Amino acid sequence: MKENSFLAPDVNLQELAARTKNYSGAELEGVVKSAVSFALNRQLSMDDLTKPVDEESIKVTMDDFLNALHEVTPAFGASTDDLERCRLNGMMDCGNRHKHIYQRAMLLVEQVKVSEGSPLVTCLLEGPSGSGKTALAATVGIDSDFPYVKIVSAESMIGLHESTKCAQIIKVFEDAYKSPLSIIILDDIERLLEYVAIGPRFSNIISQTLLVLLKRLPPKGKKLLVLGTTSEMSFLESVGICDAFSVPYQVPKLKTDDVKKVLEQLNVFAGEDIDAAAEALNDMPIKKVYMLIEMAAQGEQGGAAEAIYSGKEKIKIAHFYDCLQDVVNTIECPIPIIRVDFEKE
Ligand SMILES: Nc1ncnc2c1ncn2[C@@H]1O[C@H](COP(=O)(O)OP(=O)(O)OP(=O)(O)O)[C@@H](O)[C@H]1O
Repeated sequence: MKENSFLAPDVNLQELAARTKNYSGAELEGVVKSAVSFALNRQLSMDDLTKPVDEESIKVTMDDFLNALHEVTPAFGASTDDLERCRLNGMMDCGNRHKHIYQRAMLLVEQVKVSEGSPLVTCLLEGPSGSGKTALAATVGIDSDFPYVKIVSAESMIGLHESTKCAQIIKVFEDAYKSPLSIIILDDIERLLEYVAIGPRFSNIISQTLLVLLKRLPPKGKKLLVLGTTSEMSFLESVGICDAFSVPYQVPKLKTDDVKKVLEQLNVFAGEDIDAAAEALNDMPIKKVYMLIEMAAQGEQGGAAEAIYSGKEKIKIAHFYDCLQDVVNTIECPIPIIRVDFEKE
């Protein structure tokens, strides 16, 4: 393409090569074809589709290739886009307890990589909802640089029948067995098991499948790290899945010191307000901290977010307390339960 001058000067082949790690030959062909169709599309006039296309002026640009990479993803390799979606806010320093779990998980990555005696290592991250378990697991997956990292989550299997879900989970493990080093993240295991507290109910088929897969050793020469996340530890204990994981870590809510670190990094409060805001956010999961900051950053009249995130303005502490009050009130006032007395009727 370069020799025939179909490539725009901004196409950086080195960068494309780096971004197409784990693509097979057929998938690379797909990327090129898709990039060409993006370039061709630019030449078409939607007002007059019969207008001839000037073939000589078609140039495939770097943007076309980047769009094509979004369309054609490799069957193998780390699904980096899926993993990055689990940490849309990036990864902030959330204090020593979070850092400790990350370091321990990275040690497990190292163990899987070098130790001949541990072809299968399983680790469970448990903790309250929104405490950052998925983001942590995704970060370990990205930082491991393993050739195969996949996340199995209920959201990617929504509406599917139990047996189809099982087949998909088995497929992810079978694919992992083909790669020398793999990580599988089983996100929100209770959701994968269709757990409902009322009843309680769950899918026995998926539970049995996971139990077998969590104990099955990969073929010779292949190594696998399974990272599970859950906020329903007692349920997992009762179905025996908890025991199938060799190392459990508890991902905690943030304490005042941890929140202070996050607020300092966000730089949205005036220096003298940080301590008070951190104190008010004590014992909250990171997800709720972010949500509150986002709410407060809109300002009383709305539209203040840009100025606040660019550092031109700071969040007013009084408005922040108002937002906090709203959220705390919602949590503390449960939906009223209306009792219907049938006997009286
Ligand atoms: N260290 C971090 N820095 C910045 N944002 C974070 C961090 N950890 C988590 N988050 C953000 O907090 C939110 C909740 O995180 P996450 O989904 O990982 O929690 P969770 O414990 O898995 O929750 P659930 O149990 O409900 O699935 C996400 O939007 C994520 O991007």
